Amino acid sequence: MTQDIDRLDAIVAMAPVIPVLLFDDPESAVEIGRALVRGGLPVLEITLRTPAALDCLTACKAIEGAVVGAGTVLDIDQLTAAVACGAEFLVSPGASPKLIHAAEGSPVPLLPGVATAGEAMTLAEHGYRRMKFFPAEPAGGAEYLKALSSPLPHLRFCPTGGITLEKAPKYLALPNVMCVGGSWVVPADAVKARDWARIETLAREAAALARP
Ligand SMILES: O=C[C@H](O)COP(=O)(O)O
Ligand SMILES: CC(=O)C(=O)O
Repeated sequence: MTQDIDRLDAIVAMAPVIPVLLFDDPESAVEIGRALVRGGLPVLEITLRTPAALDCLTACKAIEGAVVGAGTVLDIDQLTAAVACGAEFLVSPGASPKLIHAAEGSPVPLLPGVATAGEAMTLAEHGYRRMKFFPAEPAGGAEYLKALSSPLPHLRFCPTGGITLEKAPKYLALPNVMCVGGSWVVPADAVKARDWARIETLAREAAALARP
């Protein structure tokens, strides 16, 4: 189907930050997911970058209050597998013609990545109105994204890539930003130490950011 904008808007309205997650095992994935939900970040983007990612996605579906999606969806096989595991949304770092074609048959919405006005216009021709701006900081940051809002006012973005608690407000203040994504709320050292309380604290700080 064409992008289900109402469904995506309902998901991103749940929190100002979508944690971008790399999970190695389902048990710690559930602990981290629970800490994020407790801290006020219920929308979880589990990237398909690890061998255990789909098992982790399946396990996290059991977390009360969580809305679990798949990130780094690069092709039709990953899209199909993520949907079969119960992903409620899909995210990609960019958009290839084959992925866009595959998403037309998907029962859950895709948030595709763009880094330029031309890429955004191509996706808009396919009915997309919600996109990831990736990689946000290296691609030009908030100033760049702000510049896109004049010629492309009908498009809204979730910038991701290099964003921190300190950098998030300048994105969230833009008219064409609906939320931000980032991995800063789940630092590798906290995961290694199984410090779920720290992850909950980081989530709470992120959840308190002013809504766009
Ligand atoms: O690949 C990067 C993810 O999209 C998140 O980026 P980040 O680790 O800079 O927050
Ligand atoms: C970076 C990103 O958007 C993804 O991995 O899906």
